[in-house]
Amino acid sequence: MLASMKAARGLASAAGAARAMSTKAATVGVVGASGGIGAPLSLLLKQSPYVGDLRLSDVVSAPVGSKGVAADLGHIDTEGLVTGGDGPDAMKEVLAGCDAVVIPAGVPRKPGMSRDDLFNTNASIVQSIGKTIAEACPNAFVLIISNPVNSTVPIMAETLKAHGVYDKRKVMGVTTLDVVRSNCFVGNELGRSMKDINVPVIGGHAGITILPLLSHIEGANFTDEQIERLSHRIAFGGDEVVQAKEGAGSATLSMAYAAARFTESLLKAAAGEKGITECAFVESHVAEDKGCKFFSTPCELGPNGVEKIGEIPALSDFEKAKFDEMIGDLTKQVNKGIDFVKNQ
Ligand SMILES: NC(=O)C1=CN([C@@H]2O[C@H](COP(=O)(O)OP(=O)(O)OC[C@H]3O[C@@H](n4cnc5c(N)ncnc54)[C@H](O)[C@@H]3O)[C@@H](O)[C@H]2O)C=CC1
Ligand SMILES: O=C([O-])CC(=O)C(=O)O
Repeated sequence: MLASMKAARGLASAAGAARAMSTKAATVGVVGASGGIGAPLSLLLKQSPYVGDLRLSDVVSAPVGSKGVAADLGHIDTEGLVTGGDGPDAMKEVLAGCDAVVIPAGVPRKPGMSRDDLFNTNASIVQSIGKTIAEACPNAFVLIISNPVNSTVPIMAETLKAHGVYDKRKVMGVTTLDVVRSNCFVGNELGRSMKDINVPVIGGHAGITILPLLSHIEGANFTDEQIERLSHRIAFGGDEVVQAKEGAGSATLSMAYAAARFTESLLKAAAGEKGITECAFVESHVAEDKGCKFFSTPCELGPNGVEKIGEIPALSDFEKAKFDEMIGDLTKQVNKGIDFVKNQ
């Protein structure tokens, strides 16, 4: 199902047209490609052997549009095309035939704001991108970074549903930064290599809805104080960066790294590699009994996207209490996204 390299179709082509390509290399769109996350994410994807045709899109062409980012990346001596087109009218052409679309489009937080405070601006941005995807590449995997993820993923799902092209296995909220942060903070705490740590993080992607399962780290005998402190730091890690950037935005480079990891995992699995699991915020049965239709657990990835949604792993008493504390909030944020589309 992955597309092979395509011609540049009149968009700004910055790569040689006749490079030898793996037929497995996918066509991947980045929407919001000239932004704080979009540009470094595009740089990382340009280096991936799983990406053969990188398509960059943004609404604005200033200060540097996605056409400019594409021209710049096109001078890198890794295989693969990279093209870009700016403005909402170009988006459909840029995304036509994409196998996967990664979306870091929309506004980021400033100090004092919650992710939910972004809803009023980003909800319609994600909905409009969803409409374009439904027309341009209805079979694509859709990877959503734009906040508030707890609501924008349901918005994307409802939008694609309204266009008759929704496949729940293919729409994923990217929560990998929570896992990456957990691995980093826990590795530092334990003085262990982060390569050997992969903390499952369940729930959603906002404050208390981010629930790292520190009880699942082998060989870590954390004290209650460590569990409380690390769990809080992971759940509110985004705020640390927002405050340090003093009004100039939120995490961009660590997010680009995390999104590149998730995208590559998905493309590997789509290309047939087995045993690839990542946490992702998806339509899920696991918390349906609480009324919550979307949830993040470790998911097994495969040719169709999420092949198997992992159950909620065994929880410690601390984690159970945290789950009970957050599930109502998460359900509200999910329903807010669903209702945004349904009530129009
Ligand atoms: N899921 C996660 O873990 C994380 C999510 N985020 C979220 O990612 C989003 C982007 O963050 P940054 O890159 O820092 O913001 P940014 O403002 O630097 O870049 C956003 C880009 O999106 C573009 N854009 C806006 N509306 C668009 C539309 N309708 N179509 C296409 N492009 C559009 C803008 O022109 C801009 O270039 C924010 O909502 C932020 O909260 C940020 C960090 C982590
Ligand atoms: O904190 C924010 O607004 C950006 C984000 O989602 C994160 O860094 O986890």
